[in-house]
Amino acid sequence: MEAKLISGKEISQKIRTEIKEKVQALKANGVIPGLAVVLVGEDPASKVYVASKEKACTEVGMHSEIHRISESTSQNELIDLIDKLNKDSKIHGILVQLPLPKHLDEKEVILKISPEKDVDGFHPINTGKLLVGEKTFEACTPKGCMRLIKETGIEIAGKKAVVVGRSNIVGKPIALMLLAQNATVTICHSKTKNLSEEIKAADILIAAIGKPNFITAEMIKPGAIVIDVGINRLENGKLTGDVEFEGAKEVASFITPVPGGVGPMTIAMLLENTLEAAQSI
Ligand SMILES: Nc1nc2c(c(=O)[nH]1)N[C@@H](CN(C=O)c1ccc(C(=O)N[C@@H](CCC(=O)O)C(=O)O)cc1)CN2
Repeated sequence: MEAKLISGKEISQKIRTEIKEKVQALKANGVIPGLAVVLVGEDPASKVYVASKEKACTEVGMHSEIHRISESTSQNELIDLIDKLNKDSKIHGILVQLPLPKHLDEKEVILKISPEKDVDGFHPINTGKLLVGEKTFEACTPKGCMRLIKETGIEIAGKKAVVVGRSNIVGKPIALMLLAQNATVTICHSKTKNLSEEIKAADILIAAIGKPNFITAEMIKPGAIVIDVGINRLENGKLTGDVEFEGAKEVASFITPVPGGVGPMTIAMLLENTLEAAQSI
């Protein structure tokens, strides 16, 4: 039987409508949630994502500021801007669009964002809280993946979850989130032996490798939930995930598409985190 599609596009739209109502309620109490996005340089994909974030904020009635700064900005200039935003009472959430140009130290920049305004959930204080199971800002992409899994109605506890990819932004945090829901979690990476066997054991498969169509139908356990985090642009301009969708949908029970799966959830979760930041003042 063909897998059911988990549409991030539809689910994120529902979430955005709910957020819009909550923003209105907050505004009635005199608080306008505000997000500042810092974009350094001219990376074309980053420009598109930042524009989507601005549009999403405006649509739900949030205050949004985009700080577009030159590719040649120094580390100190960038940190000065973050200091200013940390002190700005109109701003409840700050994010620095990644990746940064090579000459900038990403880790130091993230450390300078006030943890209370770190709506990306990348600050070590917030990732540390996630590790020990304290409430915190959770990184938007893995948080969005968890919401998509929840939409299937399938119980996570006791399932074998396999995360392919160990990035700080997706692989590691989603492994912790799945563990917090009592899944048995395996993280696979470039040095994993018998990768195909590990993947085949997954009841819940998270593909976050960054390699187009890397995971094919025969690698997937029949009935698995497949969450494809990959967003790969092919030479023909088309977007594709890390999972070979057409084959995988014949084997999985639920599957996310690319585009229209995890991507739109990243933006919805950013709005949710910004709303929470504003609600907590
Ligand atoms: N500071 C951050 N930087 C980056 C993050 C992040 O969460 N915080 N994540 C990614 C990029 N990203 C958001 O910033 C992002 C990626 C993709 C999408 C999305 O909606 N994708 C669409 C397709 C869009 C297209 O046509 O290119 C989809 O999948 O349907 C939203 C946000 C790296 N940087």
